[in-house]
Amino acid sequence: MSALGVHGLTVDLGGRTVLTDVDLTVDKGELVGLVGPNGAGKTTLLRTLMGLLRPRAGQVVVADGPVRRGRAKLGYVPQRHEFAWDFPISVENVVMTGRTGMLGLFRRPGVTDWRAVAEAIDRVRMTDLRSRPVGELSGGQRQRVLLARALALQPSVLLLDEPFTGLDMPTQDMLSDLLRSLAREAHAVLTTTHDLPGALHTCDRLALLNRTVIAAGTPDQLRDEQLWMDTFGIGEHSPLLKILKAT
Ligand SMILES: Nc1ncnc2c1ncn2[C@@H]1O[C@H](COP(=O)(O)OP(=O)(O)OP(=O)(O)O)[C@@H](O)[C@H]1O
Repeated sequence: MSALGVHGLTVDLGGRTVLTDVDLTVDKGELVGLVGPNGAGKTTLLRTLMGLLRPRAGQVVVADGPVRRGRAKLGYVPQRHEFAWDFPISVENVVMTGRTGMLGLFRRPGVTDWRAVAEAIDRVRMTDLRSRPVGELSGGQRQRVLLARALALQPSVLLLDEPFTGLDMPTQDMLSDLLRSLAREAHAVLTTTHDLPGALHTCDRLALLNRTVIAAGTPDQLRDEQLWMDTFGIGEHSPLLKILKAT
């Protein structure tokens, strides 16, 4: 049983078909990288999984049930620039907003909520900074706050949109380690990324997306250069293929 299954998903935006017949699964314990060129539909796919966009056709299945029943099991980490960092709010209050959707309008956070928030902050190693206003944090620290915000919901599936963008190498490595260990702790993790060497090195499987899934498999199963040429629309002399050979 897959933790997340996408079957025949087709999505239209602004009168154009952006995703066609997308099939993808992510199993419990797996870290899957979603890679493709700009405009391939990676963010659209994540937003559709989260129910922010309605597909024209297809199905999303979470833990063997329809997504509308399983959405509470999905934790979403948006791109960093989508968050209002200049709002005067502390790390732990931002992480609590990951749970406020569950609380309802009139219930104040209780002991269980604050415990889940503290565990999530601890999991991303931000406990020392929990009272710090988020506007004072570095890019890597902000990325960890957004991850903790998703973890506060105690999801079984984590969806991350370009978490590595703009991070230096040591911070990227730290985040890769964190995502790998979250997968090993029984989460199913799907992350978009433009960092191909990082994805080849870190992910259990990759899905090559360009409006549809062109191929999916372990990095070793995706050695065929033609798959990458088709996905990225590149020629045989592209530096991207050199990266692939060198990895
Ligand atoms: N609100 C919208 N209305 C119409 N078209 C949209 C909308 N949002 C995105 N698109 C189009 O959908 C396509 C897929 O966009 P999407 O942002 O999902 O790609 P992406 O793979 O995440 O790209 P990137 O790597 O640049 O972030 C693009 O052609 C984009 O122009």
